[in-house]
Amino acid sequence: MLLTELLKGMVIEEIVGNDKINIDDIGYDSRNLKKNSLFLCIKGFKTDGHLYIKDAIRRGATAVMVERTVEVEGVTVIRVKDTRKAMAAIASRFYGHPSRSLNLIGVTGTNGKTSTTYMIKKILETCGKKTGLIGTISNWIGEEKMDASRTTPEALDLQRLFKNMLEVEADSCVMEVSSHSLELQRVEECEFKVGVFTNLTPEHLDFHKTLEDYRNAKKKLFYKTSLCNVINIDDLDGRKIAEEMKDLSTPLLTYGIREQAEITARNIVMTMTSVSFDLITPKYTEKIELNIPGMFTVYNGLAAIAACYSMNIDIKNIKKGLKNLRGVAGRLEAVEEFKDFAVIVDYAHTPDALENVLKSVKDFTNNKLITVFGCGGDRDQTKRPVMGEIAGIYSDLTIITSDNPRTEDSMKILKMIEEGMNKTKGKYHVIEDRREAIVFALKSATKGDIILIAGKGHETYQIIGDSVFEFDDRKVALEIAKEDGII
Ligand SMILES: CC(=O)N[C@H]1[C@@H](OP(=O)(O)OP(=O)(O)OC[C@H]2O[C@@H](n3ccc(=O)[nH]c3=O)[C@H](O)[C@@H]2O)O[C@H](CO)[C@@H](O)[C@@H]1O[C@H](C)C(=O)N[C@@H](C)C(=O)N[C@H](CCC(=O)O)C(=O)O
Ligand SMILES: Nc1ncnc2c1ncn2[C@@H]1O[C@H](COP(=O)(O)OP(=O)(O)OP(=O)(O)O)[C@@H](O)[C@H]1O
Ligand SMILES: N[C@H](CCC[C@H](N)C(=O)O)C(=O)O
Ligand SMILES: [Mg+2]
Repeated sequence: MLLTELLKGMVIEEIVGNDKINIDDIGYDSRNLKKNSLFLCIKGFKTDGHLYIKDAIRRGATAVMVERTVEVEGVTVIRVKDTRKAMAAIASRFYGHPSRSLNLIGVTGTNGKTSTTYMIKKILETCGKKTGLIGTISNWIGEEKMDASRTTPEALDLQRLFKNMLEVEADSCVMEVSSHSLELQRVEECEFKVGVFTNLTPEHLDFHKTLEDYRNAKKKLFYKTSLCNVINIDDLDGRKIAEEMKDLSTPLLTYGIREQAEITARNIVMTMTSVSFDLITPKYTEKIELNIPGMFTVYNGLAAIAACYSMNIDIKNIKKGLKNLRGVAGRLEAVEEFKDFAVIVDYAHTPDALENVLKSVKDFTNNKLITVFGCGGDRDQTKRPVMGEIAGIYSDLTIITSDNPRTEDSMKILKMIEEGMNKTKGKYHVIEDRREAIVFALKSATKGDIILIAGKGHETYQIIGDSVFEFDDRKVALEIAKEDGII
């Protein structure tokens, strides 16, 4: 594509050099640029893309987009005010504005995004609609599963994924929209049909600084939608957002159980492996069954139902899709092989998620509830003592251990969790090594117990320092049990 074509309509501060050149590719990382490409220099949190212009030129960049004046020769230099924002516009144009041709559904909120997106995908597929998915566990283009390194990819990668979805004739895409992505303009050029809000509780305060900032970031999604905004009004922030959305031209659809919502559930029945309820909507009442446990599954189910209802999906397909979904990896996932006691792996990594999952699991514990968990390093520190306190309140025994310590001293993280734990009468041990912590939990378990291993869910690695080691809670629990003759 001609560079002039790519830049059409953009506010450019200065162009130095030839703008009639052909651009074959675009990139924001000098380490993987192709020939005849445009390199977008992003000022980051760790380093600054402007420092890698020479590297970029050596690898094939013939144009660079910058935010500040730079001294370079032999390439076209385009200066704009904000390269992150420009990246979203350029990426969308480069790939032919793919989000316009997709039925795009965005799900935001602190907890439940991944779970809700899988439910929506299953319902849409039940209707015969080819559906892409973008989120924490993996990205899906049709039947092809691809690794995901973040919940919501950079604008460039995101637009490329949409384009790839259209190439396999996908009709819809359901994606998680993280607060980081809304703040860092990754979804700037996405044209959403439906936006879903699950809930908001403290998280990512390292990045957003205040809850108000965090809420405002999430809220941005609902100004980018055209068909419907689906909001959980049992959530206090959801209620506030719904109030603010009332005057928007995009219709609002509310869901909830406690409040007077348009989409609601009554007669909720929960078992160790499932939930069922009577769904009440303005048009019909139907019985819904899901083979996933937990009260939060009712909420995620209502969110998915409301999103599909707003798209006029037939209730038969909604029911069938939800009934056929076999759980989501690492979300209340039972390690099946255990007989005397249950071992459950869950991705709860926020105070609210941990409290919800512990409450749900406690209802089904015939004996002790043993919790193994930690908190990630280089992330929000305020949640650590709060999660310690929650674990202490609901568990009969807690093993505080490492999550992904990243570059932090893991013992320092565990100490912060312990501070909260010590506010309770909870019995606990601190075992830094996660494998050893799981060994201890398994050895402490007796008939009727439940062991909840929380925080890492589907993750198949552990990040210690800058190194990534293989580690999968589900596999590790099984390995230990086999070694010790437990199963
Ligand atoms: C806080 C945050 O989101 N950071 C993201 C951001 O990093 P950054 O802006 O600090 O980038 P940087 O590392 O300083 O580098 C600046 C620029 O120089 C470039 N560079 C760097 C080195 C080099 O040799 N050549 C080069 O060109 C980089 O590609 C980048 O464009 O841009 C980088 C490049 O796209 C991302 O990799 C990085 O995500 C990091 C890995 C991250 O951990 N992000 C997490 C916090 C995140 O985004 N999480 C959310 C929410 C999760 C949830 O709740 O579900 C998510 O959506 O995943
Ligand atoms: N609606 C909900 N409300 C509260 N907690 C929930 C809800 N849904 C799921 N959880 C808990 O949160 C954990 C993470 O769920 P899920 O992966 O669906 O959320 P997410 O919003 O995608 O998280 P992330 O921010 O990491 O992408 C689950 O393992 C469960 O413990
Ligand atoms: N999406 C979350 C995942 C946290 C998972 C936990 N295992 C950790 O590493 O902190 C984040 O990026 O903060
Ligand atoms: Mg997620």
